[in-house]
Amino acid sequence: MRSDFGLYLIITNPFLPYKKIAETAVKNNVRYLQLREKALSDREILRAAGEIMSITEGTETRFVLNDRADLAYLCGADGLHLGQDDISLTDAKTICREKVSVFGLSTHTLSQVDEAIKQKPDYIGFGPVFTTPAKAKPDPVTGTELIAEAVKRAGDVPVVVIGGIDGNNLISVLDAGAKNVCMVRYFMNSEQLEKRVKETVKILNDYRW
Ligand SMILES: Cc1ncc(COP(=O)(O)OP(=O)(O)O)c(N)n1
Ligand SMILES: Cc1nc(C(=O)O)sc1CCOP(=O)(O)O
Ligand SMILES: [Mg+2]
Repeated sequence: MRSDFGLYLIITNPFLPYKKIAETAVKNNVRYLQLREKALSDREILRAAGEIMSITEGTETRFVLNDRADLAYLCGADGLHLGQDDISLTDAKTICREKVSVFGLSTHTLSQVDEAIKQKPDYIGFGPVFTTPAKAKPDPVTGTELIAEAVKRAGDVPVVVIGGIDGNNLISVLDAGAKNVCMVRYFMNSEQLEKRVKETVKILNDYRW
């Protein structure tokens, strides 16, 4: 059976400190908290990972590192997220499977969903659903129309939709069949992180699937 998790938080260039974000994630039972910092040095990433994991360790919130299997191994992250241009899932597992137990893959088309599922990830990302400036070279938008088919093709693997989602269009992606969502700027650019997380968790919990 598929184990959907609702909200997935990604930290990129946040307004609030890492520890505060991690505390908010733990307090609100957010299953996945990803560190995705493109402009930090490796040392800075490891330092940030340590700060976050000092809060998430022993809780239900899984700490996921983006892109870097080597750093995920070094810091003992719970998970690693890989995109189409990152190293393969097989290579990543060779590097870090002794310590890292959750592996996520990004997809941007239905054929990528099919290919990703063959690799047996723990979840997949699907997007960008809407236009977003938060990725250097975003793929073409999927729109909401492909969400239901992506979820169907993924079978038991949870699909987290991403890209241009915010408080105004959240319901449209849920109406389109999304069960798990990611909103980077909506949370990270705001002083009101906790309020927004609580509101979003409530919307996801109350939604009639
Ligand atoms: C949950 C989740 N979904 C998608 C992505 C994007 O990964 P990727 O395509 O490798 O792009 P970058 O995030 O590395 O810019 C993600 N990080 N997390
Ligand atoms: C990190 C990322 N991955 C995407 C994908 O399509 O896989 S879109 C994206 C950026 C999402 O940021 P925001 O919620 O602020 O639009
Ligand atoms: Mg990546």
